[in-house]
Amino acid sequence: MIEVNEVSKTYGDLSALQNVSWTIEEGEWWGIIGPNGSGKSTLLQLISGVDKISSGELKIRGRHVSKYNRRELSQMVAVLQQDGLPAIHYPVRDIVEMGRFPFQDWLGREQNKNTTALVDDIMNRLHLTDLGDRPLDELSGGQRQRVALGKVMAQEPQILLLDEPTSFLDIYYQLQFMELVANWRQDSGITIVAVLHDLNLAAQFCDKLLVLREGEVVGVGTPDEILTEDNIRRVYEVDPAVVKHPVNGVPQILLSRQ
Ligand SMILES: Nc1ncnc2c1ncn2[C@@H]1O[C@H](COP(=O)(O)OP(=O)(O)OP(=O)(O)O)[C@@H](O)[C@H]1O
Repeated sequence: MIEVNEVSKTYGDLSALQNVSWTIEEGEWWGIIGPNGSGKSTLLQLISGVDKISSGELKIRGRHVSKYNRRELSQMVAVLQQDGLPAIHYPVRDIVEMGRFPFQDWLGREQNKNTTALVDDIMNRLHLTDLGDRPLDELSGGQRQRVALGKVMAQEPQILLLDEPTSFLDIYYQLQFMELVANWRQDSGITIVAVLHDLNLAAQFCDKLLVLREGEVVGVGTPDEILTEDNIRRVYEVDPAVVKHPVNGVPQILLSRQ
């Protein structure tokens, strides 16, 4: 579904990504991990079409990303960042409805779609119904990130790009957010690429991980294959213990003081 072939990205003299090759199949949930500055967000921006590749090829569904216009891309790809929405004084339900913009004509009309039912369903799934009339700037960070998720769900994309979506959330809301995304994926078959700093969350939710270091791919595989003590030591320069989660067996990282 997404083919990244020998892609490089430079900003002036700075090389942010070098010869990255990667294939994402329909319906997969990938995590991109790696240290600060390794090129994770850059790679996500190239896939979303926000930024342009310097060399190589990047295709979605067989077509170069640069050949899609903005409307076509936003009907297919949705992006959610760590602080998904600015704290504006606007009702929650209206913000979720804004997710339909890519499908509306210039009068805000949409053909062949019961938008009200779609938005009702999303509000219900994300436990937002009771908050519908509340202005966004009066909500907590965790509630705001749920509204941001609602807006991208209303967009009904085929590809969801998440850039550290849980960074500002406490552990309750981190888990809640990831479970809501997982449920959405189960129902819709959406393809997900998530930049995650939390390796334990990545191990719990992602099918596969891509590891970047200094703009290069240094690992591709399942969480079991990637999250080993040796790999983490090599990429992050820390000395962790990796244990199996007692309930589901996925690798979990315990940090030790140096
Ligand atoms: N718009 C830009 N202009 C110039 N340099 C940039 C730009 N965006 C990113 N970079 C540089 O590219 C490199 C990769 O940055 P990027 O944000 O992709 O890393 P990252 O892995 O997402 O980092 P972090 O984990 O800290 O968010 C960094 O050296 C960064 O300074």
